[in-house]
Amino acid sequence: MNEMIITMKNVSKIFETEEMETHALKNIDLTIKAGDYISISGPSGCGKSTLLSILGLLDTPTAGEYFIEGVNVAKLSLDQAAEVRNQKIGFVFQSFNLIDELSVFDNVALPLRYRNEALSNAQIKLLVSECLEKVAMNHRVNHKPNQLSGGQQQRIAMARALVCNPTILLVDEPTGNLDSKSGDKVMDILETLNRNGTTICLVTHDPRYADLAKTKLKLLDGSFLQVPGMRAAI
Ligand SMILES: Nc1ncnc2c1ncn2[C@@H]1O[C@H](COP(=O)(O)OP(=O)(O)OP(=O)(O)O)[C@@H](O)[C@H]1O
Repeated sequence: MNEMIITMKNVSKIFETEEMETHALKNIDLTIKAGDYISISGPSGCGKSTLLSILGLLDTPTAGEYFIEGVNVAKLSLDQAAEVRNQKIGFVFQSFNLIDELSVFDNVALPLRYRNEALSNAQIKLLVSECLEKVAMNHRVNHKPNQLSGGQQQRIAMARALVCNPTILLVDEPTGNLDSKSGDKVMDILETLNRNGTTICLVTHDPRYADLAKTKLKLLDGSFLQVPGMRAAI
C-alpha cells in the first residue's frame, strides 16, 4: 500500500469580519497517499482556495488536525511553516508568479537558494536542468518570462515548483490564464509527472480537467460531497 502523506481530520476554517462569520470549510477529512492525483472542484466560493491554502501552509485551520508525513503542521509558527513549505510543498498558481527580472534558470533555481543546506552551483544547475526537462523547457533556459508564451511561463512555474522535490504538488487553476491548447499541454505534463511518481492535488473549475485526476473530489459550501466509491472522507 502507498504511504499516507497528507492527513486532515475534522478541519474547519471560519473567517470573521466585523459583520459576519463565514464557515469556509466545515469538518473536512482528507487523506492523500504518495502517488495520488486528486482533483478538487466545485462552484465559486465553495472553499477550494481556502483548502489549498491550508494544505500548502499558507493559512491555518480554525479547528482540526493536519499532518504531513506524520508531523502535525496545523499550528506551526510562520518560520516553521515556511521551512516545511520549502521542503515539502510545490505550488503552481493560475498567475504563474514568475519574477520578470530573472532568467528562466534563476526563476527555477530560486527555491533552492532559500534552502538551509547550501548547494554547489553544479548541483543547482543539475536540479534546474532536470526540472526544465520534465516540462520540456530546457531550450529556453536563458530567456526572461516576458519572452515566453503563457503556456511556457506556466511550465516554468511547474519546474520551479518541482525543483525542491516536493512531497506534494498543489496546483491552483493552472489553465485559468491559458488558451485551450496551452492548457491541454499543461494538463498533459501534470499527467506525465503523476505517472512518474509526483503526488498532485489540483483545484479546478473545469470539469474536463478535474476528470483527468485519479480521485475526483467535489466541494460544496465547505464540505465534500459524498459520492459512492469516492474516497473523500475516510
Ligand atoms: N480572507 C477572507 N475573509 C473573509 N472571508 C473569506 C476570506 N477568504 C475567503 N473567504 C470566504 O470563504 C468562502 C470560500 O472562499 P474560497 O476563496 O476558498 O472559495 P473558492 O471555492 O476558491 O472560490 P473561487 O472558485 O471563486 O476562487 C467564500 O465565501 C469567501 O467569501
